[in-house]
Amino acid sequence: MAVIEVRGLRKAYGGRTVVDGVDFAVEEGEIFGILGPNGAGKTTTVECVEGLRVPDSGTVRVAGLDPVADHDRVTRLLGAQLQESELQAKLTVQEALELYSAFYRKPTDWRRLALRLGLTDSLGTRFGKLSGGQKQRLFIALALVGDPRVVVLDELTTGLDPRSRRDTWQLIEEVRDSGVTVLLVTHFMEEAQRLCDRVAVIDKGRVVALDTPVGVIGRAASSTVISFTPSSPLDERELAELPGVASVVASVVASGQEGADRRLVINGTDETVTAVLSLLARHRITAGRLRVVDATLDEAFLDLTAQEA
Ligand SMILES: Nc1ncnc2c1ncn2[C@@H]1O[C@H](COP(=O)(O)OP(=O)(O)OP(=O)(O)O)[C@@H](O)[C@H]1O
Repeated sequence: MAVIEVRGLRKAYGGRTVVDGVDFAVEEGEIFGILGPNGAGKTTTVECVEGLRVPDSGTVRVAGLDPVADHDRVTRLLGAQLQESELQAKLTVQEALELYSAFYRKPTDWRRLALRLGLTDSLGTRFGKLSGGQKQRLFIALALVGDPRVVVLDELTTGLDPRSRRDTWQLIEEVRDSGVTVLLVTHFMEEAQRLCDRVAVIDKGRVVALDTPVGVIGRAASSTVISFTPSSPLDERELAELPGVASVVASVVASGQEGADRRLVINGTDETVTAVLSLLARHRITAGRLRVVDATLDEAFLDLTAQEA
């Protein structure tokens, strides 16, 4: 069942459209990612879901409710991560948890939440003295204190070191495993690939891909990268005409005894791999240091968001 439904969402600021007909639905129990370059309209979209912005047109539903018209009920269902500047530096972790619990009619037990999120030892620490990772734990705790069905996390791991980022990913997985649906806005492809069940890639206010991370990679022009050093010269135009080829790039690498080696890098699909290998066999050329790797979500993202540039 879809717990969040966004249909034909549009929003303009001062006559400039920044969200231009966005459609997606988030199923209960998913980690759903919203990806996109800076200024793509991600935050505006999730703020419409949270009821913090009023759409110009289109519909947004959270568990069947309108986040603007039914704001109070939606606030009880939906936990949103706070921005750092919204907490006072002098507030302790315990005070913050107690304060935010008081906003809800049926808050969850904050002590259990603190234990689950590894905050018990820092209950007496002031917000201003917490490390980046501890602050993020606290933001997750505050988003969960109202016992929500859905939690919205916007750029949660920005600024964290790789260790804290991985710890935060584990926490997000635990939140989902406890039955909460997660809507995650992120710039990090690795994060989306690792955590999200499905992602919507937004570019210039429109959804350019909506699929599982693996599906998005497969949908991009090149899902496979093939590289090798041919044993004798090979016509790049012949390679460019093979099925599924998105690009062929030749570069001169370290020179051996017989002069410079040309390394060829071909972006294509699974089909391209077979075609390249048969072409090489026909010309009796061997492929030195042959590598075939799957493109990452990073490459797919660049591909998808470059198409309209
Ligand atoms: N209140 C506002 N008034 C005017 N313009 C705004 C307002 N909020 C956002 N914008 C503009 O709308 C566009 C989309 O912003 P938004 O924050 O939704 O994008 P984003 O995808 O979340 O970007 P980022 O990844 O940089 O946070 C940007 O060009 C931004 O400058």
